[in-house]
Amino acid sequence: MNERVYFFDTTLRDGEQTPGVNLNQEEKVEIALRLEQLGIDVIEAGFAAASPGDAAAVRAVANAVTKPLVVSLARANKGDIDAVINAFTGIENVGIHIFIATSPIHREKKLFMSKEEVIKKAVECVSYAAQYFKHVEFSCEDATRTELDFLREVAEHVIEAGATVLNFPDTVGYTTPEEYAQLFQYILEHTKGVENVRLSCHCHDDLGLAASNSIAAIKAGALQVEGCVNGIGERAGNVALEEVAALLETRKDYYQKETGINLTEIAKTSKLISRLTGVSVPPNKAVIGNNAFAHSSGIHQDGVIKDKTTYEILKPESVGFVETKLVLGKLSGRNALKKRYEELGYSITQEQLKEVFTKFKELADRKKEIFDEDIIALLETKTSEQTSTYTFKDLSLQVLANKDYRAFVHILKEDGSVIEGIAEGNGPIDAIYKGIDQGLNIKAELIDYKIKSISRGKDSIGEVFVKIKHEEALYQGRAIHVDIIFASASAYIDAINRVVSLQSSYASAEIKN
Ligand SMILES: CC(=O)SCCNC(=O)CCNC(=O)[C@H](O)C(C)(C)COP(=O)(O)OP(=O)(O)OC[C@H]1O[C@@H](n2cnc3c(N)ncnc32)[C@H](O)[C@@H]1OP(=O)(O)O
Ligand SMILES: CC(C)C(=O)C(=O)O
Repeated sequence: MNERVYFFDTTLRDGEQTPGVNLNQEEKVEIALRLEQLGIDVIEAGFAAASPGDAAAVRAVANAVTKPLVVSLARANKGDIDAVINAFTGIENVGIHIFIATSPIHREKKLFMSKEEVIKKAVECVSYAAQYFKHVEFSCEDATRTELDFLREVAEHVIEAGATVLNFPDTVGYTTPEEYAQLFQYILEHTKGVENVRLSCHCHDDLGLAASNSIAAIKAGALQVEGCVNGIGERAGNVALEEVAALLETRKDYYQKETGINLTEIAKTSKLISRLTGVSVPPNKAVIGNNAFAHSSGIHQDGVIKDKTTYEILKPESVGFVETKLVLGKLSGRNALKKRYEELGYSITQEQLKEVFTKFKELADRKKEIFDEDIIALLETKTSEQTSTYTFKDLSLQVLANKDYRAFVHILKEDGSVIEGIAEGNGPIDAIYKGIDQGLNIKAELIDYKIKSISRGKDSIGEVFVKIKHEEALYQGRAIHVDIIFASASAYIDAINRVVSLQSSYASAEIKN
């Protein structure tokens, strides 16, 4: 039978210590209710002595949830403990979390207390709190910079005084996985009465080791893990609880632990906390980042299309995400492009795919992200260009002294020759269109010109529609490109191609007649 690891969430206390975060009572209750859905065992709702508002919020959270135990933090002094007793008066399923620093640095430089004084204070406070609460957690703040034998001594005293959970926080994110595991092994092997308490780990991420340290503690015998959803918290934050939960589930083969966490609630919980705290989740964040289940390179996309397990160790839906994302971009391959077309309802042949893929790569070189609208436009443009007599090649523009423009336009003819048109106009588009007329020796009147962006972002594709009049008949043209000048010239040439194609069909009809 696998051992059960308890999840202690301190998003509402240590998470609120994130610079700039301030949660009001309603927000705390909303988060707590979501943490309950997530399957959190213990919710640290705040620090009752910090302010009357926090005391009221701690009480409101305890009244709102039914399953999790709710605790409030307190320093090792009677005033802080009384604030917790008052906040929880008349409420069941609540507890207290008392802490005092044990490390020489904190004893000497912050508390100005000797080892004996620290122990005396800890014992007095735990005994007092144990008269009011069945659940008394005691934390040795800065445990990882504390002498091991002093930690053991403190532990034995507070166990005797009535503590039910003993926490050894890595308050400043200083420890390493090996060292943290040794701390727990030492306490488990040498502390009198340790079998009567639950050992807990609490890690900060100052050196990026919060998850590794927490999991090392669990492997060494800690049965409770403390942290915050999204890894928020003081300085570099606390361990992200969703990472520990996903790790214990994904590697159950190795860790052999059970948890009460409903993994499918993770995405919802993370989003709510991000919204209410205003702390956004980095896209590359493990488990919950927007890119956690997004694949952007051709070889990975091909593997995922064939079988998701090639590049996914976690199913996105198992942590509440909707689906795996294949992000199309310059590193994508044909298989991913074809799959996206199929998902969008287009069935394309290998031949079509080959042609559109070249255009896709050209576009991807110019654009950061390719959206569905872009690839649909690529496919549709391909079809219209198949009948082209003329194709826009390139152009250059000069601004003249009188602010008019001069355009040099190069047009590719079906037979491979290049035609140059030069003209001046009172704006870039006017000059380009006159240059095209001049080069192709055609007289057309621009009746309408519309431009719109097809997808999102500054590098979005522009789509240009033109309507021209030639010998009393109207023709329309359309083109897309990330460069709107390019799209404008191509759309005009598209309309002229329709003039030419109509003229040549008249000519062949006349020959037949
Ligand atoms: C590792 C952690 O995350 S611990 C939790 C940190 N969270 C917070 O501090 C948020 C809430 N804090 C607050 O609102 C305020 O700091 C209060 C209300 C608790 C205390 O405010 P003040 O009385 O003005 O004290 P202040 O914050 O300036 O200094 C802290 C005092 O507590 C003492 N202290 C610190 N930790 C403890 C402890 N565990 N047990 C007893 N005393 C402690 C300090 O030595 C200092 O005492 P001093 O005033 O005699 O020098
Ligand atoms: C109060 C304790 C548990 C704490 O937050 C820390 O040491 O980081």
